[in-house]
Amino acid sequence: MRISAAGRDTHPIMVALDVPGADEALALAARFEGIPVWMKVGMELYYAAGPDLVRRLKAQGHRIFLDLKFHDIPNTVRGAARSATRLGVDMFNVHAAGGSAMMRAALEGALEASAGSGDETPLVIAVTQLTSTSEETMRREIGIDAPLADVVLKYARLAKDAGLHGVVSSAQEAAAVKAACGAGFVTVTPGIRPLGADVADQARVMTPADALANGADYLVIGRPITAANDPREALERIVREIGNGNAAQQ
Ligand SMILES: O=C(O)c1cc(=O)[nH]c(=O)n1[C@@H]1O[C@H](COP(=O)(O)O)[C@@H](O)[C@H]1O
Repeated sequence: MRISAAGRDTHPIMVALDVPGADEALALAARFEGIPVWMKVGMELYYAAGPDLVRRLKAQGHRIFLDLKFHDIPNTVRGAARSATRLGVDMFNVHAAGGSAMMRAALEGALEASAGSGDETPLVIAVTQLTSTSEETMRREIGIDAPLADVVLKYARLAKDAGLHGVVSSAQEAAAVKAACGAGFVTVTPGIRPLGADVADQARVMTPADALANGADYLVIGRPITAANDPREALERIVREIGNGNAAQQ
C-alpha cells in the first residue's frame, strides 16, 4: 500500500507533465532527479508520446499517474482500465459522472489485469468536478443546480460505494471528502497554487501547505513548476513550503 501508516504518501507531489512530446517530458523529469515526486501523464503528452513514454518514465523509477479521465460505456472503460494497468501505471482516473456501473467496470478492469501479474493494482480514482469549474459555471452551463461542495461529496460517496480508492477534487473540498468517506479514501487535488502564482484557468485553488492541512493526500502541480524559469528550484521551494507547513501544524 502506498499510503503510509500516518495516512499520507511520503511522495505527495505529482508533477503534471503537460508538454507536447517525449523529449520535453524526459528533459523535465531529469531536472527533478533525486526529488521523490510522481509524474502525471495527461492527454497532451500521452496522445503525442503514447505508452512507450510511460514505460520509459516507469523504468526510471517514477510513480505514474495516468490522467486520461475515462468517461465511456462500462465495457469500453473496463478495457481501457485493463490496458492502463498492464502499462504499469500506479494510478489512473475516470469521470465520476460516468456513473457507478462505469466506475465498477474501471476497478474490475484494473483487478483483472493485475491478477496473477505480481503487480500491485493501481489506485483507481474518480474526478468529481474539475478544478477549473466554478459553482456558477456548474449551475448555469453544466446544468447541475446545486452547491458545488454537495456535488463533489455526492460523487465521492458514489465512487467509494463503487469500490474506488479515492477522488480528484479541489483541495477546498478535501476535508469534507475525508469526513464523508474516511481517512483512507485518497484525495488527489489539482488547482494548487503557491502564494502569488498565476491562477490561470483554475477556479478552485489552494496553496500547497493549506491543501495538505485540509486533507489532501496528493498535490497535482503543473505550470507553477513546469512553466517556471527554473522548474527544479520551483519544485524545491514547494517542498520547503510543505515542510514548513507540516512543522507549523505540529
Ligand atoms: O485529473 C486531473 O489531474 C485534473 C483534474 C482537475 O479537476 N483539474 C486539473 O487541473 N487536473 C489536471 O491537473 C493539472 C493542473 O495543472 P496546473 O493548472 O498547470 O497546475 C493539469 O494537468 C490538469 O489536467
